[in-house]
Amino acid sequence: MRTEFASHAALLDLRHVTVSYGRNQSRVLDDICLSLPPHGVLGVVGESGSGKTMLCRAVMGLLPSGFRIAEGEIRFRGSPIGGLSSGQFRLLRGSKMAMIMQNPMASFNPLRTIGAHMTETFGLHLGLGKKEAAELAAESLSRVRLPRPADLIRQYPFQLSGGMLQRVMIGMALAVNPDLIIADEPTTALDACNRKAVLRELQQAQRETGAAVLLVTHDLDVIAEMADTVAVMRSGQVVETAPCARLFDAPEHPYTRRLLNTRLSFPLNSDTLYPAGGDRAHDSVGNR
Ligand SMILES: Nc1ncnc2c1ncn2[C@@H]1O[C@H](COP(=O)(O)OP(=O)(O)OP(=O)(O)O)[C@@H](O)[C@H]1O
Repeated sequence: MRTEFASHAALLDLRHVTVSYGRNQSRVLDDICLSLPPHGVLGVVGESGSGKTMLCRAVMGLLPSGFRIAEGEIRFRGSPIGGLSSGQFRLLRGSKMAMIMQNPMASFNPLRTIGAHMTETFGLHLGLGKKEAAELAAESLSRVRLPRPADLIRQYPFQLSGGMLQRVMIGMALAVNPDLIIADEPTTALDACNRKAVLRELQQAQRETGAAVLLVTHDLDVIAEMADTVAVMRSGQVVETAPCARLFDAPEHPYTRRLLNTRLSFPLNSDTLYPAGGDRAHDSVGNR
């Protein structure tokens, strides 16, 4: 049995979403039903390759070529978004949805300064002129407690640490006041110190803006700290969805129990979940 949340008044609502690719139409997401209310934090966990990133990409309209939503519907703020053009998706992503991705360095053009990235985003999505956009850029960097914003704006991405770049991204996300922040492994590439700082900024951002957050992470401690609701994914399916405290206290699905037992803060994979050839057949998807 799969637990589904009531979808009325959801900000983001996935209804039986299946994503397939290739000639064989292999399913990377299979009949996903998830719902995220306004201001909520939905944590998504699961072993490597279980489909967490594909889920984020499907929501953002960024599925790689060859992949498509074969069945089901994704609704955002009450409207289906599956049929939006790439231009409409681009506008949505910069204004109502903001993204914080796993590898911050890859999200920035190495040839452009931090300030150029920020002013362009604010010009495009907030309609600000150059001067106002530059002021907002400095303000946004201060808001995420980055030191010396006036200097940072003139620097290039490679001059900042991964943690600082993640905080720049959170600052940019905050500035456009999105309804939804999609954070795909926002702390995975960072050292422990930066991880804490980024997590703190993300929490702060969520509280200040009231944005809902779709948070993908391997780090169960991060989930425990931030998520209201947790969805556990395995092999492209959601095997269990539950309020965070209940999931940690009384996991129902055997796979969730196994996942919680590992309580690891690095990528989960078959070796860590099934040590010494443990039998995965016992917790097949759908069984509890
Ligand atoms: N570009 C691609 N081409 C073909 N298959 C892909 C591609 N990207 C991902 N996949 C497959 O889609 C499935 C879901 O991958 P996805 O990246 O969503 O997993 P994940 O749970 O985010 O993993 P991780 O935790 O390692 O990031 C996997 O089987 C993966 O091999």
